[in-house]
Order: sequence, then structure tokens, then C-alpha cells
Amino acid sequence: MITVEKYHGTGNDFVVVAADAPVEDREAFARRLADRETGLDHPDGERVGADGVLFLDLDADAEPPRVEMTLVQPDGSIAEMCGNGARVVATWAAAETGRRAFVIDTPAGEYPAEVGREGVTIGMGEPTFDSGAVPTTLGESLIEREVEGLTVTAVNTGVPHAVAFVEDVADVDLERVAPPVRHADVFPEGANVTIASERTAGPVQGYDQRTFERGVEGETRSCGTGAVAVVAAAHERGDVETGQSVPVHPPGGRLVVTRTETGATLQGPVEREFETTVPADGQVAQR
Ligand SMILES: N[C@H](CCC[C@H](N)C(=O)O)C(=O)O
Repeated sequence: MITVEKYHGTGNDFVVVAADAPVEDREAFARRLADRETGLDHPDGERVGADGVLFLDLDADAEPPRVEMTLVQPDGSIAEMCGNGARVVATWAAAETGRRAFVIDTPAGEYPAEVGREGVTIGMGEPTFDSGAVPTTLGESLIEREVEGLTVTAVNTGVPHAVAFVEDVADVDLERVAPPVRHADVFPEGANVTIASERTAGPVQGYDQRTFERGVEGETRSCGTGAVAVVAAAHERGDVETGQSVPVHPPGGRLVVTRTETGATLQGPVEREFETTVPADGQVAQR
């Protein structure tokens, strides 16, 4: 048996495992534990599953400390980057080291992270609309074009997102409209599909957000790279200014994205849910 922890960032939930844990087949381990019906159990007995498994390799001697993050998704694929996952990683690393600032190494590059009183802030780098980087098969940026019935803007914020602005995210049947876009030929590596609507009521402006995630193949409670993608696309349309901090509301909570001169930051809360033990092959006893 190995010890794992469960964390969530605004409802995007992950199993956290030390990289040196004796897990031989990470793909099978993640597929099994993430399953909402047959996967990870809460210690109180409830079956919970997860949006993925974070394998974390901490170098506490580096200055600042570094963590190599590998996110294995419910379908066994590895996500190059995950904004909420990175916030979880920093919170975990702070508990391990007593430190607050870290560098997180991912397949998409390195990201600075800071654990503060207002939540965890990740330096998300510069969102790119470049067709080769998203990637798309178009020779030019894909901005507000129709793809499989949705008008989308393609942006890479560590992973590819197709962002669509809609009247009200609550009125969209995301499980129906997202899959054709997620699999559209124009996205050779697929895309996460993020919809957003402007919040006009109430004193706090910003966006409501929902994301259908590649790798999860369903909607998640929150998506950090998606929140950054919404603000990047809004900035591209001229609706958000450089330097502006924008509240983004996924179903699972509240994030704040700031489009800076050189990139974007993502800020929001993280919670540690529980610690438990699981078999090293991830095969939870069925009942
Ligand atoms: N939930 C993550 C994104 C995971 C991206 C992944 N689903 C993919 O691109 O394959 C986030 O908070 O940014």
C-alpha cells in the first residue's frame, strides 16, 4: 500500500503521490484511481475518484525549491500543464518544506508559484494564439471562427483551449457541444473546450467559465489554464486591459486572472481534503 493525499483547487481535484512511490504503471494507476464510480475512496467510505493523479518530485535543496509535476489524467494521458494542478503542487510543497515560493517544472516548461494568504499564485507565462503553438492546422491564428458549431478562439496557455464567449454558460449543454470541437480536425492534438459569459450583474465584473477537458473527457469543476484562456481571449478582443485583474468563476469557486505585460497570473484557493492509503497498482477493492 502507498500513502496518497487528495487536494482540490476550486473543485478541480487531484490525487497527490510522491514520485518515488513504488507505482510501476502510472497510466493504469491513474485510470483506476480517478474513476468516479470505481476509484479512490474517501476514508469515511465514500467513493470519490479524481480529475487526475499528480506525481511530484520535490527538490527541496534548490533555491527556490523545485517540484517536477507529472499529471496523469483519467484516460492515462499526460497533460503538459495544469493551472489548478500547479496551485495544488505549490500548496503541497509548502506543507513539505515550510517555504512559500517554488518553481514547478512541467512538460510545458517552468512556472513560478507563490503561496500567500490570498491563495496560490502561478506565473502562467504568455498565452499564445500562434497556430503552430496551439497547435492548429491553420496557417494563421484561429480567432473567433466557427468550429463544429461554436465560434471559438484557439489559445495555448500551457495546453490548447478553444474558447467561446456565449450569452450564459448555464444555458449550454456542454457535454453535447464540446466533444465535436475537442476532436475537430483543426486541432491535431485536440483541445480543451472552454465557454465563458460576461458577468454584468452585481458589483464584481468578470466571467463565468465552464470547461470540457481533454483527458478527462468531460466537464471539470474548474480549469486554471481555461480561466487564463478566457482572459487571454477577452484581452485579444479588447474587453480586458493589460494589468487588469479579472475574477473568473468556474462552477467550483473563484479564480483571479491578471493579464500582465509579459504574460498572465492565476490566483485562487487550494484545499487539502484527506490522506489515505491505496494499493500500488491503484486497484481499489470493489464492493
Ligand atoms: N485542469 C487543468 C488543465 C488540464 C489540461 C488537460 N485536460 C489537457 O490539456 O489535456 C487546469 O486547471 O489548467
